[in-house]
Amino acid sequence: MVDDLEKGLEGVLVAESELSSIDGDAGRLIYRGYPIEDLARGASYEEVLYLLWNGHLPNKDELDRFTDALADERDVSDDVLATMERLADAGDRPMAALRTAVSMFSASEPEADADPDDLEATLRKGRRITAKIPTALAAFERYRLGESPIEPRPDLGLAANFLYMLTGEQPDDIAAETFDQALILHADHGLNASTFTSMVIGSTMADIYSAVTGGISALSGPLHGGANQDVMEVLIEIDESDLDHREWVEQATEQGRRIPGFGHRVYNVKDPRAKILQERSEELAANGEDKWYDYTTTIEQYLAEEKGLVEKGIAPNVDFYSGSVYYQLGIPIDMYTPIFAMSRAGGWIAHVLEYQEDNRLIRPRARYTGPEDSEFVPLEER
Ligand SMILES: CC(=O)SCCNC(=O)CCNC(=O)[C@H](O)C(C)(C)COP(=O)(O)OP(=O)(O)OC[C@H]1O[C@@H](n2cnc3c(N)ncnc32)[C@H](O)[C@@H]1OP(=O)(O)O
Ligand SMILES: O=C([O-])CC(=O)C(=O)O
Repeated sequence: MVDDLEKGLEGVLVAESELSSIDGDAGRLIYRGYPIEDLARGASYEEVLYLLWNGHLPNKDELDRFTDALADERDVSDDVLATMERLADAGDRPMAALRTAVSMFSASEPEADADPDDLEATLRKGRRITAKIPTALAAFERYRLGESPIEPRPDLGLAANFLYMLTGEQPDDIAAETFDQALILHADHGLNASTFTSMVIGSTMADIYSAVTGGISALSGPLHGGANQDVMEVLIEIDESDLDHREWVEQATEQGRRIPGFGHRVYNVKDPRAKILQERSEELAANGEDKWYDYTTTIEQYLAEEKGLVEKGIAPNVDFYSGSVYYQLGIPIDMYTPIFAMSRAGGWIAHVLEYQEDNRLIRPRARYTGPEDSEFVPLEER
């Protein structure tokens, strides 16, 4: 038994994985050996899902069959739609609605009785979850706008179809490609908090619906996926402030505010995904409003130069530039974290399956620091 206490499990090895690897000093991320830059520029989200779930990049035939199989599973039940409507009417948040939707998907699972050890069945269930998440999320947004949900279009890829179901309009190529790229960038990232949560659930041989629901719950927090929404809220706060954006960031840091989208447990340098998203944000700014790009680059420059955060290893993470990209694509701010979940579900499912191939219940210990010899006193005598 090891008695060293590693708070937050920092640096603790708990599993082997072939899925993704991060070099936090070099700012390098690979999925199954492929640099994230190559996948983001050359592949589609469906290809990346196939890679994560099947171990190799698909050829054309494999990709066509996989894409069709995913598109065939996009419909969600009337019960899920009715629940999305009720939650939208009640003013619930889309991340909470998504958590509920994924939990409900299991009610219409055709292989619900499959043996927990049947990992092929688990993969098919995972494919159904991944296909249905965009439909449930888009339906929630439509209900919130007082509109009817839009049926998925099987001829569109997962990214373009989501934007179509959100707005009712087929996205242009720039929007579809940018969004697809964002999904690729968020698909997997080692044993981050939400992936580890899914793995802990999967290690009990609970079903994949439970594992993905748990992943969504862990991702929702502001220290994890919730930061992308917080970044955009900060940018809007800057925009509405009487202060110039440089003055705003000076004042915020003087007040000791932590800027969301900065810092990472693994990276000591700028996240490679932030670099790609920054390029997208700059391109969108060149064809639209440039103030969001200006605000983000000013914050980054100020924190690096004046506060010396870069020397301390605190640099922009994936959440820092994604917010302004989604904003420029016209996506509502509280959908950013659910979109992260839409993509990361692929990684959660891949990790659960990989772990279950050689499963061992995950069960760490806490160092007990409470009293040893408390004397029990009956209720009526206390
Ligand atoms: C998809 C993702 O999950 S990426 C992360 C998304 N989350 C955010 O962007 C929220 C803002 N960032 C943070 O809160 C943190 O950087 C985390 C939670 C991501 C990582 O935290 P940890 O590895 O636990 O580091 P911890 O919170 O202990 O911070 C270490 C040091 O860096 C500082 N620091 C960390 N993040 C920031 C930040 N955003 N701004 C200013 N200082 C920071 C801390 O104050 C601390 O300094 P100290 O040692 O002088 O006290
Ligand atoms: O890896 C982490 O700790 C956070 C995460 O999920 C990511 O950066 O994508």
